[in-house]
Amino acid sequence: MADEKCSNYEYGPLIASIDEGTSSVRFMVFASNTGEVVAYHQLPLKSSYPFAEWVEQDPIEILKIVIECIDETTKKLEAKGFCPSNIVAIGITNQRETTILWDKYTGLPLYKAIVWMDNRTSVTVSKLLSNKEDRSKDQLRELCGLPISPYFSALKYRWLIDNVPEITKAIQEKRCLFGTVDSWLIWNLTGGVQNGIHITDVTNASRTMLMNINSLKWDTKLIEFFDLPADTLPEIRSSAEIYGYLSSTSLKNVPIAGCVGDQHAALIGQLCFKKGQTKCTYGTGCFILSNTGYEKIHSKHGLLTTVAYQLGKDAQPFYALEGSITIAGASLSWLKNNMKVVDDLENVNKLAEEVSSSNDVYFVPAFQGLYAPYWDSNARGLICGLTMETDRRHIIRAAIEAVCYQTKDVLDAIKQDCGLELTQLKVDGGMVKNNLMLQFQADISGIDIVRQDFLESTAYGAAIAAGMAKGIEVWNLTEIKQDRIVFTPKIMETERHKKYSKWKTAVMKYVFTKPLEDFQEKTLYGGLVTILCWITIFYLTFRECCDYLKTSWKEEIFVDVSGGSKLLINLDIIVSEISCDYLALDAVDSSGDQHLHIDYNIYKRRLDLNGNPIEPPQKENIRPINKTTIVTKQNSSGDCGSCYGAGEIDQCCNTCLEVKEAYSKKNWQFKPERFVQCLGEANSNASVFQEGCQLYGTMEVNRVGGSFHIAPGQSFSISHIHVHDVQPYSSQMFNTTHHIRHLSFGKKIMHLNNIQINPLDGYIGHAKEGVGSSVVGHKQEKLVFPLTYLKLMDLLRF
Ligand SMILES: Nc1ncnc2c1ncn2[C@@H]1O[C@H](COP(=O)(O)OP(=O)(O)O)[C@@H](O)[C@H]1O
Ligand SMILES: O=P(O)(O)OC[C@H](O)CO
Repeated sequence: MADEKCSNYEYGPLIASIDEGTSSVRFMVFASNTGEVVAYHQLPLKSSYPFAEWVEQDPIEILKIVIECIDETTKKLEAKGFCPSNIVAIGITNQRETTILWDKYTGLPLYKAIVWMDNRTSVTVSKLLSNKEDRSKDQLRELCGLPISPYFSALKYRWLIDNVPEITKAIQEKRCLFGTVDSWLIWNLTGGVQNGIHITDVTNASRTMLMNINSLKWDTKLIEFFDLPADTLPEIRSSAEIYGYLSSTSLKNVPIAGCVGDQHAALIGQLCFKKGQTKCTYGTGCFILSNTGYEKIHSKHGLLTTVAYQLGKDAQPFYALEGSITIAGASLSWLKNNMKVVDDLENVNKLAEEVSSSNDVYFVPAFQGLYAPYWDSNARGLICGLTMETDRRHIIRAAIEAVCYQTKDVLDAIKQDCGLELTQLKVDGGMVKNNLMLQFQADISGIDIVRQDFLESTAYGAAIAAGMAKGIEVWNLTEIKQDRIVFTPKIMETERHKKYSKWKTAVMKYVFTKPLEDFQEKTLYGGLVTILCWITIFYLTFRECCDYLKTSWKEEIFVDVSGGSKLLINLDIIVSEISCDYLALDAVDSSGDQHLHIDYNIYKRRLDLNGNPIEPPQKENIRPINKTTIVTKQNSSGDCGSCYGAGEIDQCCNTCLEVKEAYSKKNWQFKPERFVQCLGEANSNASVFQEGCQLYGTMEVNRVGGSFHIAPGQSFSISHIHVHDVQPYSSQMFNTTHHIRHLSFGKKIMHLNNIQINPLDGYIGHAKEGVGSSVVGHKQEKLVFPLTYLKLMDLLRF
C-alpha cells in the first residue's frame, strides 16, 4: 500500500523496473494507478569488440550502472516529492542469452560477459555437430524450441569451458556460477557472496538451450548434449513472484518480484496477452514475438519457440513464436560510430527524409551473421546498388529500410507457421521515434503499425510482472489507456512486391555465395563420398570418350540422285577351268539392246590349271550384247567368205564366228566341222578346258538398272533374248567354278579398319552341275554394296 504520508499519494503504489538493455540501462518508476512513469534514469552501456565477431561487456560495469540508475532515480523521485518507500516492488528485464560466469566466493566474474550477438561460437557449433550422429541444427527443437546457434547461452558456456582454464578450474572446485544478466543482477542485488539468490526465470532460461520448454525445468539431455556442469545453473522460477529483497542501494529491502527477458517484457508491456497479438521491439537488434497462447508451435520457417511468460508460480505458461534479428538500431550506431556518416542519431530521420528513396541501394546488415529466418552465422554485411549518385542519405535510408525488410521476412514466416493473417503490429524500442521507418514498415508489410505514445514497453512489462506477483498485486491493467499512432500502408501491392524482391535478391547474393559450415567440415565419410564421385565422373567421361571415338555403323537407304554421273565397277575374277578366249564379259543396261557407252579397262590373263599365269595380261574388249553385225567387208586377203546361205546379199562370213552369227540369225543348226572357216578352231577347242582365266580391271557404266556377267561361249541376242552359244560343246562340259577376288562399286576400297566391306570379296563359287549353278547361289542372297564413302572430321573414318 502506498504511504499516505507521502505527497502524490493518488498515483498509488509505485513499481520500479530495471531495464538492462544491450545499449543502455534504465531504471524507471511507474505509478500503478495510471501507468505513468514518475521518475527514471538512463545510462549508456559500452560493448567492446576485441576481435571480429566478438562482442563483450563488463559484468561489473553492468552492475555499477544499474546501481547508479537506481540511486539517481530515487533522488529524482524524492525531488519530485515522491516517497521511495512507496515503491512496493522491482521488476528486472534484461538483454537475454548474454552469458556471465562468476566465482560465488569472491563475487568476481570469471570472464567478460559474452553478449548475445557474439558470434565466436560458430566454430563450437560446427565441432559439436561433427561429433554427433545427427548433424541437424534443428535436432533439439522439440526439447527447447531453438536451433543450435551461437546466439544461445549453452554454446557460449561451452566455449568458455573449452577456452578459459580458470573457468574449468572454478567448475572443478565448485566455485563457478552460471547466469544470464538477470541472474547476475539478482544474485548481486540480493546479497552476492552473502547469500545472494541464484535464480533465473522461465523466459530467460528458455533462451539458454538448456531448459525443456514442456517441463520448464533444466533438461538432462540438453545439459549432456553440451556437456555442461548442471550444478552451476541457477534455479528456474516464474516471471512474477517475490524472489528476494534488495540488500543495499537506496531501495534496500524492496522486493524483486518480477524477472522477464526484455523481449518478453515488451510483449507484456504492449499488453499482448491474447493469442495472435504480435509486437516488434526495435532496439539494438529487432525482435518480433507473436503470442501463441498455451500452444507451443514448432516453426518450420526459421522462428523460435519460446516461453512468452509465466506470471506467477502456479500460473500456466504462455508461449510465443519469435523472430530474432541481430542488427537493427545497431546498423545506425555503426554508421554513426564507424562510418561517421551522421554525428547524432537524432539526425538520422531528418537525413533519411531528405531523399525520396534509397535509390535502389540495399543494405544487408549481417555484421554478426543472419538470424531469423536465415540462421546463417557465416553471413556478413553487404551494401549494394551503389551508383555515382549515391550519398550518405541513401545509405542511411537503406539501413532503416533493411530493418523493415527483415521484419517483413519474420512476419511472413509467422504467417506461414501459424496461418495467422496479421492486421497490425505493435512496435516499441529506441528506434521507433523514427516515423519514416514506421511508415516504410507499414508500406512494405502491408499491415498497420501501431506505436503507443509511451515507448518504454520493455521496462513497463517488467513492472507489470512485478506488480502482478503474489503478495504485491497492485495493477489494474484494464484501466490503463494509452494514446497511440497508427501508420497505414500507402503503396500498392506491385510496388511492395518489387521492392521486397530486390531485398531478397540482395540477401540471397550474400547468403548463398558462402558455403554452409556443414559442408566445410572434413570427415572420412565426406572424403569417401568425394572420391566415389570422382571415380564415377572419370568412368563416365572415359565411357563417353570411347563411344565418341568408336566408329558406329548406321544403315541408311537413300535415293541416288546423281543420275548423270557414271558408276565405276571394279572386278577381279578368276574362272579356273575355262580359257580366256572362250569367256565373254557382257554388260547390259535396263534398255536391253541399247548401246551401253561403257568405258572399260578390263584385262584377261591366261592361267594354267594351277592358277599360274601363262602369258602377260591382254586388254579385253567388252562386247555390248547386241553385237550381231552384218559384215560386208572382205577379209584382209580380199576374199569374201561364204555364209553358206545364211547371210544377206553381199554379206561375207570370213570367220567361224561370222558364220555362226549368220546361222544363229536364221535359227539354223550350226555344225562347225562343216565350215572351212571353223576348221582351225575345232582343233584348238581342246585348250578351252586346259586353261583358266583371270578377268580384272574396271568399267564405267551408266547409273541405270542393268547387269553384267561372265559366261562361256559366244553371246548374241535372238528376239531380245540374250543367249550364249557354247557349240560345239554341251553346257554340261563347262566347269564354271570361279573365285571372286574383288568386286566393288565406286571408289575401290578393299578394307576399312580391317573390316571387309565388299561382301563378295574372296567368294568361291563351286559349280557342281555345270553352267550357272554357282551363279544361282549368289542371286539368292541379298547383298549390299557400298557406293559412297564419307570422311568424318579429320580422322579416317567412314
Ligand atoms: N532517433 C533515432 N532514430 C533511429 N534509431 C535510433 C534513434 N535513437 C536511437 N536509435 C537506435 O536505437 C537503439 C537503441 O534502442 P534501445 O531500445 O535503447 O536498445 P536496447 O534495448 O537494445 O538497449 C540504438 O541501436 C540506436 O541506434
Ligand atoms: O537489448 P535488446 O533490446 O537489443 O535485446 C536483446 C535481446 O534480448 C537479445 O536476445
